[in-house]
Amino acid sequence: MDKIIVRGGNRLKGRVKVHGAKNAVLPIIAASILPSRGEILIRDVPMLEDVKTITQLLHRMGIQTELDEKSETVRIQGEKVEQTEAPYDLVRKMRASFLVMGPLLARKKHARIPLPGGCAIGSRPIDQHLKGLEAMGAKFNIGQGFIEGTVPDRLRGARIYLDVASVGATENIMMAAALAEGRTFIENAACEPEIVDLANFINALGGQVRGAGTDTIRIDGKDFLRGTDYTVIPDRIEAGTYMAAAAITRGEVFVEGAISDHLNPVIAKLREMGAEVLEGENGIHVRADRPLKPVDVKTLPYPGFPTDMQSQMMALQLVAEGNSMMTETVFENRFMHVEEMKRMGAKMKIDGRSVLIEGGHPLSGAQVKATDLRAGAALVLVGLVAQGVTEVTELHHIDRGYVGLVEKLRSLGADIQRVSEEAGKLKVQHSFA
Ligand SMILES: CC(=O)N[C@H]1[C@@H](OP(=O)(O)OP(=O)(O)OC[C@H]2O[C@@H](n3ccc(=O)[nH]c3=O)[C@H](O)[C@@H]2O)O[C@H](CO)[C@@H](O)[C@@H]1O
Ligand SMILES: C=C(OP(=O)(O)O)C(=O)O
Repeated sequence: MDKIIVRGGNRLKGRVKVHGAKNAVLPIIAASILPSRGEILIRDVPMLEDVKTITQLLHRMGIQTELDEKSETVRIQGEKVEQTEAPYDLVRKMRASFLVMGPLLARKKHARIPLPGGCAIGSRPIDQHLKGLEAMGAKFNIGQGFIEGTVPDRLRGARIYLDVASVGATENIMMAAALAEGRTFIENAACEPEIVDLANFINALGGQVRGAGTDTIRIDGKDFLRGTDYTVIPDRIEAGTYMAAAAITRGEVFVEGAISDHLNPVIAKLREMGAEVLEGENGIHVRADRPLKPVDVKTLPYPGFPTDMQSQMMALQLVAEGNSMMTETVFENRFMHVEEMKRMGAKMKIDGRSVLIEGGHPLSGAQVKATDLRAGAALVLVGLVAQGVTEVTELHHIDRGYVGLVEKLRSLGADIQRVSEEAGKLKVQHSFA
């Protein structure tokens, strides 16, 4: 069993570079099913477990894929798609697998995908994905744990209003519409930067998507799409996590590659807490040399405060001098880390969708487990300031979303290592140069 061992107390100082965005690259790889001509080269691909899983998924469909860890690229050649059924062993690892539904229906008129189950942060329904694809002419059948979609003729453009501005539903519909006949409008669409990145990618394939980043997206379907060379945007959540690491340790860190336009709510909250945040062209500089002030935070769809930064922000609220409130409005069950944080001395009380956080109490190292990917990162953040040693387990969650978390934090001066326990012996790992 792997674990991260962190000894609290070091101020972080230096420069850290963010990788490409997980939540942008996953739909981009799914959209790579769409083109029937030419090769796709995707650059700045973070070599995460999720990326490996979705690439394998395409590979199992008979699509040529080549993932090169060294150059951080993925090459995809989808002239032939031989298989339209997604295997359970891959889909169960990652909810984003459902993003292949739209592209498969558009390209092959058929897809059979295991139903994505509930997960650590909530039930995560797919009704809005299905509603949009049905409006375009797809038919769905559910049975034996699978959802099977068929398109009798060809998908056709439609006007689709989403009841919730779902990121995944917007992406699935946008991808399907790119090869549909005619024009599609997605209203109440999600506006996240990853949606804009996917739209830019589809346009680079020869598609026609307009309005991404606003709540109405217009897609004119094409008869075919072709390959391209595309670079993924930097990961705003990874960037935000290192900004939080700087602030919590009262350190000074330049987060290279972070785009401040994507991080406005996080920057605003860090400033309210008293941290100094300088927005540069090539990144964001964070310095905190005074005790942090308490703040209230509510997660919302973009451009609101991101739910994927909720637990990391709670780590900061724990060290602030006074009471703060965190309200989660996006997912109904994203407070699993609260119990783990309490094991480190945190004083927190869940009240429905909010948590009252009494900041400023002493925190002490403990054995804790990552309950989801961001929760894992948040526990590491608390470990950076807790007295003594913290051990974080269930690292498969963290590996879904952070490339070289331990190595990057260590390069900033953290006393942290990752070890694997084999036959009772601890072995230090060096996974990232
Ligand atoms: C791979 C990826 O990009 N994951 C991100 C994506 O997840 P994901 O795309 O799964 O999140 P959604 O935006 O779809 O979910 C937002 C809310 O909409 C609800 N909903 C969603 C779909 C649906 O058909 N019906 C429905 O009711 C969900 O239960 C949730 O309450 O956006 C989330 C919200 O920013 C992020 O936390 C995830 O990191
Ligand atoms: C919840 C997240 O991802 P996913 O949607 O892939 O579970 C996340 O990135 O924090």
